[in-house]
Amino acid sequence: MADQPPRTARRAPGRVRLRRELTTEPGRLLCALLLALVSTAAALAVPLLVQKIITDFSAHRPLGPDVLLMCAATIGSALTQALSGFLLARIGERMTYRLRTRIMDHTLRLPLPVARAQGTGELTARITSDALLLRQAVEVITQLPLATLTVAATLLVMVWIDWVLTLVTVVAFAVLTVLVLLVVRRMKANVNGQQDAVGHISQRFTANLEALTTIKAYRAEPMAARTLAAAAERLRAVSLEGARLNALIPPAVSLGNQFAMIAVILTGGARLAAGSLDVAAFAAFLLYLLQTVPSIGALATGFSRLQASLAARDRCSALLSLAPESDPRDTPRTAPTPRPQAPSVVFRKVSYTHTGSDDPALRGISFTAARTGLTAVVGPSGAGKSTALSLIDRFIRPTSGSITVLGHDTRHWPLDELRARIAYVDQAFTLLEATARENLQLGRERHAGADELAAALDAVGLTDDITRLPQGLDTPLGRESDLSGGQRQRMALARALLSDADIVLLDEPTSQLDGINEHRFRAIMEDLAATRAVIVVAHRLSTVQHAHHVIMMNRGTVLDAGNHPTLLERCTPYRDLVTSQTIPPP
Ligand SMILES: Nc1ncnc2c1ncn2[C@@H]1O[C@H](COP(=O)(O)OP(=O)(O)OP(=O)(O)O)[C@@H](O)[C@H]1O
Repeated sequence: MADQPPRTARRAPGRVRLRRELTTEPGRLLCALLLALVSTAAALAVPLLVQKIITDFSAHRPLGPDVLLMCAATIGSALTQALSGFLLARIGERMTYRLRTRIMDHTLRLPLPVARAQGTGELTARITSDALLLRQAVEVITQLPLATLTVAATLLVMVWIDWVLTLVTVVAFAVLTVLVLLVVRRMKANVNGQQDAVGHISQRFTANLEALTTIKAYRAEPMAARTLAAAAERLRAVSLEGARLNALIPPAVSLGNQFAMIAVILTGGARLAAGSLDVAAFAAFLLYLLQTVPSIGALATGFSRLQASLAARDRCSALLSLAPESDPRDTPRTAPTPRPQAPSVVFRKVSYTHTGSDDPALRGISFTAARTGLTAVVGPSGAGKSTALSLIDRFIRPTSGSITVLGHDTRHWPLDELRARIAYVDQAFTLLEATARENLQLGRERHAGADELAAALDAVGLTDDITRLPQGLDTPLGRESDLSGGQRQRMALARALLSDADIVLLDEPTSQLDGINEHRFRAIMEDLAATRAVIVVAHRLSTVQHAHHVIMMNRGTVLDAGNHPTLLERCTPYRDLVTSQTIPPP
């Protein structure tokens, strides 16, 4: 299986194909349809049996068997309807599960800038409200043909009873159809608007929750509440328009039905008086007419619900059509072997402009980081240091130029393989909502033994902190139990220590460490740098003094590179940066 594409090399799943989704369980679907058909047929038999009972009653014939048959048909219809409904619900739930997992899986594989541009709330709306709207397509898509079949079958029986009354009924229903179609046409645009507004409010709400500390600290609750209320107002207005359209459907259906009823009663009355229609047939006809009412209603609401499902399908399709970050069309299938003598990372004339920005964050930068040892990237805020680090892990791709990792262009590495070679500690020292043990072992192919975990925790000085957690290493982190900023930072370092990566990227790793831990951190870096390449972005120059190689950046360019003493001597901006720090030059 060596020529199989790697796990992350996959194309965008593409459009949601409702028909294919609905027919993934053909046996169960057929069973549900057959049961629904039996239920409909049993319900259709009831008026005919009533007609027969009335005729037998008038002729003083025994009623027993027909009454029993009528009871059996009524109960059988109800039971088969319930069973069919359950089977359809099961199909619907499975379809929703598949869609949700596909959407979540695809979202996790989107390029970072694309996922960020979509927004957390918007993306969440796809697996919540949109998935629910899509789920109702299962009922609708079976409800529509069944309702059509019921109406058609009923009309046929009605023709058989009396074709004149049937003609009157069809004309009345035609009026109803025109009314309903007029409403349904406007439905889809409205549902799209509603779902956009749902996405917008989720997005706003999530963003505000993420910034809750800042909101509270600056007493910005009223301002945040106002922006949220504006989003809620937008949703209210568009939902109200939808409710207005929806509210038109039942009266349209009832108007059409009443129109049919009046027309049939008048025509039937006249034909009864003329003797061209008997009472039993007229009663049966009226029962059939009454029986079509729910089916006609189901047809009308079914069409409007279908519009909602189609709108949700389009929104999910749009997300699923976004290209994943690792596309088989531009991702190699086999991992290259690292070149033994090659540097860990080489940037050659690399430029990068963030999406939506006109100003390049990197302007043709070139630098080399050795295969082992500590490389520090320094420079004022906004120099492009984090952007450079993101390019190494291929979170983003250069606009021009090339980046080589372990002797091979990053484009020639399958993404999984590339990232397996790199440990990345971000500025937020992110921990997943998982246990401390799982957090420590993130990205490892094999589980770390107890000794390895203990050694890593000891190295970063976290042994006591983790022991104090309610369930030690097995404490779930993120909600009730959490760690301080500095502890998180050290967890992220322990994770890097435990990884098998050849390259360790650290973005501002000392910002939340106290003096003791900062000292400990330098020891860890030296330890790591003995066998691996450590590339560290740092504002604190206490770290940088011990680096083997320092890259000085400013405004998206590399101003100079060399060791600390050399740069101190020849690079004025570097000297200024050093003298602005509390750490004195050696
Ligand atoms: N997602 C983004 N979209 C648009 N522009 C961005 C984005 N991220 C960064 N930038 C811009 O790119 C430039 C480089 O940013 P970068 O974060 O790489 O700088 P830095 O040197 O790491 O800064 P700091 O030390 O403050 O973290 C900045 O001008 C910044 O405004």
